[in-house]
Amino acid sequence: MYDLLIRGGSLVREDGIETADLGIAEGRIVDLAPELDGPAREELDARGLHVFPGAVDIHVHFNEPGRTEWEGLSTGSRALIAGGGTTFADMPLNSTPPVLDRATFEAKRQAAERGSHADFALWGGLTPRNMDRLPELAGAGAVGFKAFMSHSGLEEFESPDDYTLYEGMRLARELGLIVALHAESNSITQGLSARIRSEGGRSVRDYLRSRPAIAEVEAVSRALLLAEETGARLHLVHLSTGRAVTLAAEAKARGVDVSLETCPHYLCFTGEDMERLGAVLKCAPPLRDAGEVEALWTAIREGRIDTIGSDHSPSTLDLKERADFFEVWGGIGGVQSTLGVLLTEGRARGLTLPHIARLLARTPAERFGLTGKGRVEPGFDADLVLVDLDAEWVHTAEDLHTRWKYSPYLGRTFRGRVRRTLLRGQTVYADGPHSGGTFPTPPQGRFLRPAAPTPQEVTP
Ligand SMILES: NC(=O)N[C@H]1NC(=O)NC1=O
Ligand SMILES: [Zn+2]
Ligand SMILES: [Zn+2]
Repeated sequence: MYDLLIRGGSLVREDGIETADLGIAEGRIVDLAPELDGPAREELDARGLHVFPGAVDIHVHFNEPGRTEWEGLSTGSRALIAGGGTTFADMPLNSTPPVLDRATFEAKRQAAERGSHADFALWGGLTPRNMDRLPELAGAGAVGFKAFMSHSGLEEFESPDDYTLYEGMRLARELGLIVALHAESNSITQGLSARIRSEGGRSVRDYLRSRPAIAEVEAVSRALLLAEETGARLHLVHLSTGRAVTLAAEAKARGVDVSLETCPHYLCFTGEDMERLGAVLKCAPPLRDAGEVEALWTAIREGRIDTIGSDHSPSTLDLKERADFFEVWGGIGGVQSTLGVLLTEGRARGLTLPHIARLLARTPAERFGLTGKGRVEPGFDADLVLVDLDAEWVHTAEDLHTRWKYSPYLGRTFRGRVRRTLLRGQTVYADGPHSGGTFPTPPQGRFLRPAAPTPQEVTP
């Protein structure tokens, strides 16, 4: 007896698309075959729809507790699910207090167990203040340690200097956990910002000049050296330049344990768009030119980029409405759009559906030890997204489930629409005119503790 039988969907599997039935029991996929007999408590007709593994967004800022007015675990996870995600990993900032020890970790875990509609893992922070707390964060179940090589934008989350980063990586290696880095040079970005501001620079163009590509390239090369030296597992978040990707891919080829992430906004928008649209597109590293956008797409197509995270990091409107662009909060509202961007822009550039599923689900799940997530296969959690690939739609504010109804993707035409999202076999989102009301109460999200890396992932 299955709890659920999903009939006739086009399953997005590693080797291609296969039309088959899925038998689900106790939250897991237990059978997959061209035709299953049942019986089942419930059946779902998925003919004409593609069945993707639920996306695993390893990079979000839902900001709870402490800055729930910017976003929250409930609103953020609803948006994730409406966009085809089923698991996220929340960054240790901009929630406040930031997650720097066991107590702050447990506080966020409790908030997420109450409020999250998706399964979740949690990052701990690596700052000069909490080096002695990394072991207890690992014990509490942190998915890894996040550090900023440039100013984080928040006083309470300080960036480590090279010494702290070196020691932090050595410790993370001992603990078996990944270090995720925001890689921009503090000294280059701070130095340029100070000079440009002293000359009266306040515009979008001035902001872009204050964070040039070399700031990323230099920090990435330093991070790779430190990872190579310490043997730490490294995850480079939000890479924005082809040069940084090349450096990291070369390091990986010679054995450095590094994974590469980029974000949808670096694949959709340029610095000129930032000048045109303003605050809704402010982010760090900043948007680049059209050449960099295509360099990132090429790197994705050629398999040099491992994962795509949203880096969803919105704020209240007043922090977005500043005349001085340097004072505008930097962070994009994009958690709901990642799959849509890949299905639209990625497919237009020749990405296959299995490749999209790998970037958004399988690879992040495997890299971060989220066992049972990320694949449409027997034995895996029934975290599934039913997509109508032919549906064309224009994104409006009414579609958004985020706390603030702004997004740089509003007005854009997407191809491929999420019709239904299942978390461990339960429908947690259904598309429709009243889709705002379909989220289950209480929220179903569960905490995920990372599994230890498999032997072949452990560097000697
Ligand atoms: N603190 C925070 O969320 N910062 C993020 N925002 C952004 O644009 N880049 C980031 O690193
Ligand atoms: Zn960052
Ligand atoms: Zn971030």
